[in-house]
Amino acid sequence: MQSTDVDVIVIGAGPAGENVAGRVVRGGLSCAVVEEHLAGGECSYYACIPSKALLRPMELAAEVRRVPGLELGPVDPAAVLARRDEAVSGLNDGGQVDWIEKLPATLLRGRGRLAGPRLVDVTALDGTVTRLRARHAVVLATGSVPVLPPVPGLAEARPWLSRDATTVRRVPARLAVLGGGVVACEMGQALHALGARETTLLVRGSGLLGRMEPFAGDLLADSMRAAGIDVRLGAEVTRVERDADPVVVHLADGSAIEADELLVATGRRPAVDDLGLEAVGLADGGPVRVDDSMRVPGVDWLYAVGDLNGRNLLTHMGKYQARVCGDVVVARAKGRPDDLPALRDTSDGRGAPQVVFTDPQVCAVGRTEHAARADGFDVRTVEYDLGRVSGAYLRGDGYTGRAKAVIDERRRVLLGVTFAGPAVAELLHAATVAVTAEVPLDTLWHAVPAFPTVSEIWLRLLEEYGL
Ligand SMILES: Cc1cc2nc3c(=O)[nH]c(=O)nc-3n(C[C@H](O)[C@H](O)[C@H](O)COP(=O)(O)OP(=O)(O)OC[C@H]3O[C@@H](n4cnc5c(N)ncnc54)[C@H](O)[C@@H]3O)c2cc1C
Ligand SMILES: NC(=O)c1ccc[n+]([C@@H]2O[C@H](COP(=O)([O-])OP(=O)(O)OC[C@H]3O[C@@H](n4cnc5c(N)ncnc54)[C@H](O)[C@@H]3O)[C@@H](O)[C@H]2O)c1
Repeated sequence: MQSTDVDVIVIGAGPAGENVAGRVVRGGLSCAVVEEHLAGGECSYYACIPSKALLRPMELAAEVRRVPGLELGPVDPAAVLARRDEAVSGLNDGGQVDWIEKLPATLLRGRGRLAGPRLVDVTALDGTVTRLRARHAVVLATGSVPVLPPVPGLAEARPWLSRDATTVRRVPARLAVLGGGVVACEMGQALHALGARETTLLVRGSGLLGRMEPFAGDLLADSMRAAGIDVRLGAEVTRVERDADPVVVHLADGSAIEADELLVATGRRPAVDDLGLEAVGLADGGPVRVDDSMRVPGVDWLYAVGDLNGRNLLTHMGKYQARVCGDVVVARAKGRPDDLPALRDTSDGRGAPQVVFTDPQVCAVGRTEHAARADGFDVRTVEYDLGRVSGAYLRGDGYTGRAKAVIDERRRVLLGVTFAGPAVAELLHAATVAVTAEVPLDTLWHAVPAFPTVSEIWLRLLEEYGL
């Protein structure tokens, strides 16, 4: 068997893996990246990019409807799908391959598998196996795959998973969606706006976006219902049938829903199948747990970044972990201090920033009230109606939204902030800075928001607090 030595091997060229390669090469190490499908990963071709391309027309149409004097024509699904195709480069990864090769790093097409300490076997499409040996580190960045719940008949009913929704060519007229999380809400709304006239969301829990502040899910459910989406909370699917078309979804209350397609969006699990974890003494199954330097405890040459480690299933957090990991690997390889503040992941545990690109948008950073209380903080919260902020009112008639800040009363700093409303995504980074830097509220008071912007919400929240 051919064998090649290299400083660092990265398995998986998604956003996390690519960024590890970028950092280790910048630090003077050689790197081989192993990718079995498309360089750029789930995010570039099947997840973040196409979903946001599909959602943008819906967002813009909602904005236009709120401003008198503008004419809104009918949505042209073919043009929207064409722009989506352009955004994913027609599923061609040439640009990302160029980027990797220019680092320079070596890209190996094939499936990577741990074969022993510092050893990775790469099986190419034609079955040829190449053995790689890492002088310093192996970094696992294989991402995650969707979960299919064990509902009788579901697997046989050929349900759609997130990739089917983001690569859609023909929008089904009747769409059922199982789940009430981020994928269900984003893709349910996007497909409804593109022509899925009968869209039904089947949500097991008592609200949408269960990990966020409940008011955000409530506002989103109101908006979906106003747009004609049937949002069913507390819905338990007992059985799914599909002999030919349509698919029939049976619920515990005895009712049934007919749909042309059923999208299942019930979470994701780490992509650990056949990764060879057992070859290095690790249990095969759950997320690959890491310490804050992204190293797998007990295996000093092995690291895991991105969705695979289960910390936060978000592109920007995977890339952040990749920067930490790459720099740690370089520091350790060169015998430099590896415990500087920039070389530790301190952001994942605090509540990662996240934007849900629905109408209204929902975004949050840090702890929810529930999480802050569970963590034992002396919590006080303040809330404010975003529609009462002049900058929001000027964006359009009937602007509806809300903001909530969670405060550590003992230290008078922000623990978390949530916004729900049209175009709130760009408010999030200010919140992220305030939460991350633990800016005292008395200092934040002097960060004066410009008039008339939606950012005046900061002033209103602080006034509500009593400043
Ligand atoms: C519909 C949808 C929308 C999303 N939207 C957003 C969003 O707006 N913002 C956001 O922050 N996050 C979003 N996410 C989450 C985001 O896509 C992931 O967090 C991100 O892609 C994780 O990056 P990663 O590099 O860890 O893994 P991935 O992007 O999954 O990349 C892993 C790569 O590893 C390769 N691979 C796997 N196993 C092997 C192997 N054994 N050998 C070789 N190669 C292998 C895969 O082919 C893949 O290219 C979304 C997810 C979904 C499903
Ligand atoms: N804009 C973004 O940042 C964005 C967009 C899409 C996806 N993502 C990431 O992708 C990940 C996966 O998204 P997702 O929506 O699949 O997962 P999720 O964890 O956000 O939501 C899963 C949903 O499925 C429900 N569910 C779970 N098991 C079920 C079952 N057996 N029966 C019925 N319902 C069940 C849950 O109650 C929840 O409502 C998320 O963690 C998210 O971080 C991010």
